[in-house]
Amino acid sequence: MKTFIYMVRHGESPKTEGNERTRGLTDKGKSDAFQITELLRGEGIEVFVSSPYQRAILTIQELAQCSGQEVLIFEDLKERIFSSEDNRIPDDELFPLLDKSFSDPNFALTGGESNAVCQNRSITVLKELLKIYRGQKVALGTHGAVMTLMMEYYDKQYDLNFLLHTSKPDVYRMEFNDQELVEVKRLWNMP
Ligand SMILES: O=C(O)[C@H](O)COP(=O)(O)O
Repeated sequence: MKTFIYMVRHGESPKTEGNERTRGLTDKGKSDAFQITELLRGEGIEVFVSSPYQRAILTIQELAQCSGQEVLIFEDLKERIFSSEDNRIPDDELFPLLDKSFSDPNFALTGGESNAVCQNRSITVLKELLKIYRGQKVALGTHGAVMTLMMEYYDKQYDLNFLLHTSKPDVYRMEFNDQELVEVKRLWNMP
């Protein structure tokens, strides 16, 4: 039986306001969320789940409201913790860290988690979602690294190079036959 997971990476978020958990969307990010709603409202999505981080929730909230649904929060869908849970790692430190992490899945900075740990906790949730919502369409509010790691679990082509070519926002529709990934289609094709 076919189950569809729509990976929705959040829209633009202010990098200086609030912490990892609380920072929301910029004006552009709000417009990104509106475009996500327009793109996906006709898909027949019935279930809306998200990372607990505000920027991910806010990107799919309006879409969920259009279907009269709440966004269900899963702590283990949060973004990979790079250095410490509440602080954003600066962009110039992020690339070397990602590079090292994708070469060595067990590498972690003090206070952070490794790719392997992040993949394991997020995949546990995804497998459960595929069981509970078998045969349904699920939108999942997410982030670049944790999304890539969930996708990489099923198909090694979703690697660091893939992550570096994603956008904010972005949308990938993953088609599953029970627990097996059958196809991935990128639905976001705006610049
Ligand atoms: O999706 C992501 O890459 C993370 O949530 C980080 O987003 P940011 O660029 O807003 O820090």
